[in-house]
Amino acid sequence: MQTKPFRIGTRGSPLALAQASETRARLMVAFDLPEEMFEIVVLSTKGDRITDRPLSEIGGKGLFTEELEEQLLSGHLDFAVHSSKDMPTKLPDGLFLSAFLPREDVRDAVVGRTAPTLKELPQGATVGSSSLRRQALIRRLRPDINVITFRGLVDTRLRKLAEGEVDATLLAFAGLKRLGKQDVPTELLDPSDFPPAPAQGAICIESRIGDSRVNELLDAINHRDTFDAVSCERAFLGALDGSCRTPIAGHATVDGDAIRFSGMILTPDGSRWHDVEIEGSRTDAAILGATAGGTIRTKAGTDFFDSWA
Ligand SMILES: NCc1[nH]cc(CCC(=O)O)c1CC(=O)O
Repeated sequence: MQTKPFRIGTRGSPLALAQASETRARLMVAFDLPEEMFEIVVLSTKGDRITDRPLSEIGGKGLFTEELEEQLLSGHLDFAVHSSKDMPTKLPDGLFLSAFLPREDVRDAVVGRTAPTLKELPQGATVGSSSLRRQALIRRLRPDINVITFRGLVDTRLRKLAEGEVDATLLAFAGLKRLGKQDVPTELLDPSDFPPAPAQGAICIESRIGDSRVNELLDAINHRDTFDAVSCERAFLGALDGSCRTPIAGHATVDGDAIRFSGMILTPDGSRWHDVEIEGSRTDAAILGATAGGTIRTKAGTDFFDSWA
């Protein structure tokens, strides 16, 4: 083992820092290494700097990753820790997702001020969310709800809620848990009627292809169930690429040698949707996800994607 510390790249948000620390802690335990062997290097990304517009408007892909990936490719970082949900389906040449940590709870959480649950919110209530998927899923269940764009750090969103700007907001339960805010939600949404985003709740680690010193280290903390489930979900997303303004949900679960996937695409107003379910061997995780993507594309037809683009 080298004596120079490994350089771990991360964004500077409290959630990103928590994820980088968790990764470092797992490596320290796995290899019985002191904290000094891992240097956490904080970088600011475009997604961090532009906070007043929905991500889908700024351009979507790579907003939270570009700066980290440049530093990986130039050798200034050894690996980078990300929320898998924020990762583009195509990575730059030379980089790959080498490991996933055990997945957190995948569910979306409601933080309600004027009522605890989506169902009980008053007629015409205002809900803050800038995720296209959450907006569409809310409207699908409650067409009367007024959804407004709501971005920024978790604390900023909770402050806006407390100040009365909205009746409720939706956040990933995983993020809240990692920030020690597991008691904040007033409702946890069932994935069967409020399916999560592909890769929600999973931390991934990105590194250089062929960097065996680093990749052997990361392989020791890779969680295979999460790796396969997220690979399936990302392949589904990849098969639907080119329609990044489409609300997309997808969730895979691993059970022994089997993997089960459900996916959904919706119109932004939540008035129409298509879903798909597929099951198979987990060795085919990515193939199954891509197949599900093809199936749902065919089901929906091109006019579904064209109807609001
Ligand atoms: N782009 C924001 C983002 N990326 C990952 C998470 C939550 C943690 C996760 O899903 O792993 C969040 C915040 C949210 O959706 O509430």
